[in-house]
Amino acid sequence: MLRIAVPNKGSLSGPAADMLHEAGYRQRRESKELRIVDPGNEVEFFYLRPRDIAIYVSSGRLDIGITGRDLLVDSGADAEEILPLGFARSTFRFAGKPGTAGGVEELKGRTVATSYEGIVARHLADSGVDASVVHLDGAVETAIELGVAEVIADVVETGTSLRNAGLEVFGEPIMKSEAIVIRRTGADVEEPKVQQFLRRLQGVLVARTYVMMDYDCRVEQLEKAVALTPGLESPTVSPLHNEGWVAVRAMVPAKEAQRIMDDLYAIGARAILTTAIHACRL
Ligand SMILES: Nc1ncnc2c1ncn2[C@@H]1O[C@H](COP(=O)(O)OP(=O)(O)OP(=O)(O)O)[C@@H](O)[C@H]1O
Ligand SMILES: O=P(O)(O)OC[C@H]1O[C@H](OP(=O)(O)OP(=O)(O)O)[C@H](O)[C@@H]1O
Ligand SMILES: [Mg+2]
Repeated sequence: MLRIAVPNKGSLSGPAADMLHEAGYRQRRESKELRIVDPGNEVEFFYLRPRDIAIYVSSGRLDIGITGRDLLVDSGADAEEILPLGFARSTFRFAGKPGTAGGVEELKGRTVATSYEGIVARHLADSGVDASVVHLDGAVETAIELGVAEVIADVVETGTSLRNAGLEVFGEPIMKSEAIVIRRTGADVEEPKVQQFLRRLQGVLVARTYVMMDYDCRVEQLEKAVALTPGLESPTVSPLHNEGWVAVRAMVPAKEAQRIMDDLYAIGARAILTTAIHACRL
């Protein structure tokens, strides 16, 4: 049975459960459940604090975990990223009152408040800057107003929390994060059960990013049309009862679907349809 750690709270928890559900796995019905077995898929899910997941996975007691890249790096645990999942995207940045500093090199002798002490301490050391780090559990934006630190380092998504606290980011982003799948460093990722789990999640990612496009076009326009919809490998082309016409079917990136439909229409394609893909194995 594959043992998988899933975030039980916070920004990662809802989207992770949604993705697992879309991938055909049983998920817990209520937030108090700490573990559930999905016997049909031979998987057991453990609902753990996002911050602890890398530690459990690095111990080898759990085979796989879903966590944030920033949390993995912060933990320093012996686990590695094996698949990025595309949700809970954020950057990790320094911020302060306007004019506080222009970059990390100006932080010598100053105090930085953060919930991600591991990332910050390493970044300061790599930059050769000697500054103090104060660990806070959350809501670190308030630390400046209350005089606990001059600078914070925190997760930034829309920037709303910083704006509301009258703070501005400065310097280069320290890191970019998103939800990821992790495995103990050096553990075999080729193991069939692990590969099957990854293929299911990849199927969800593809189904979310692509749509299926169908259209009819004249044989003379086929090469131009296929150049617009090359598909992942090659489009399917079938004859139509009407001589001189063919039907084409190909996957296209969902974000480009409307533009591609306009371009196909412009070269004479008709009956252009897009449909959602619910699941796939490439
Ligand atoms: N506003 C946000 N947008 C996107 N990702 C976020 C956001 N806030 C936190 N994250 C990501 O969520 C993970 C942290 O999860 P965690 O549950 O510890 O914090 P949280 O989402 O802030 O929840 P909590 O309410 O417990 O503080 C990190 O990978 C972080 O990058
Ligand atoms: O750039 P934004 O879109 O505002 O998002 C970033 C904020 O979201 C998270 O805070 P959360 O609400 O989880 O509170 P916390 O600080 O207590 O973790 C994070 O710690 C930032 O404060
Ligand atoms: Mg938070």
